[in-house]
Amino acid sequence: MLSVDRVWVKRGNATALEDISLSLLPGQTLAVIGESGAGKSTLIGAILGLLRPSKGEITWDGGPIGACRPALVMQEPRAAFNPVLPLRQSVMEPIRAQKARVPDERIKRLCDGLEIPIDLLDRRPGEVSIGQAQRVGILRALISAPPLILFDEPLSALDAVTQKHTGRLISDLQREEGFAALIVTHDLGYAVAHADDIAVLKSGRIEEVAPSRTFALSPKTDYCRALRDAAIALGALGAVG
Ligand SMILES: Nc1ncnc2c1ncn2[C@@H]1O[C@H](COP(=O)(O)OP(=O)(O)OP(=O)(O)O)[C@@H](O)[C@H]1O
Repeated sequence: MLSVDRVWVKRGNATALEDISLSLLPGQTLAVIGESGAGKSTLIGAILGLLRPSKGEITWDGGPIGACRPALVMQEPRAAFNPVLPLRQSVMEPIRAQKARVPDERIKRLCDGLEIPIDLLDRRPGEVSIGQAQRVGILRALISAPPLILFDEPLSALDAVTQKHTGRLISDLQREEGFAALIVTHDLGYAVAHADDIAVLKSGRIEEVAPSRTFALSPKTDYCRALRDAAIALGALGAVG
């Protein structure tokens, strides 16, 4: 289990995260929502071990978070890969780094699940669509079977239809593979459809954490009500109620 326990993180002289506590169980999805500057990237950086909390601690199953080697799916899919290498080499990099082996069968099954034709991996990042690159980014995160995957606005570069489709693929693979997923998103509709819990960050603090359906039906603070109402007005929350 991921445990973020009373964590404070400074960036420069300012406090970017203030007394954040969150938990996330294997197989579950936590969506983190917040406006620009709320601290979402800082939270991801702290969980990845790139930013050190000034107070509090982040653990996996009670031990150091680094031991679970969380994987990251970045927002800009094509920028996430070395532009001159075939995608296959970038995908296999985490495996090489861990000196591990992945059976061809697993690669094929993941490619099938993510609807990636195997020969697509012979191309360079500039030779595939954004949606394809995003799915290959998810493949790279999944390939070494990490127990925790962090998705930093994974669908924002995709059109609405591809977003929906890729969101469903992630949920299906999560059911099969059992990883815990923390997804940073601006899209409350996506969070309600795919996440078990929603955490709203505002100015470095947690505004509210709740099961996603409870959040959609009855947000507790004015800020969260405004977020929910805006999503309804955009038609992003049509199915709730
Ligand atoms: N390298 C840095 N040095 C100093 N302050 C920083 C640095 N990076 C971010 N900050 C500040 O930390 C706070 C949180 O920023 P963060 O990038 O985590 O927000 P965010 O929610 O991810 O925003 P966005 O949605 O725009 O990516 C902001 O006030 C930001 O200005």
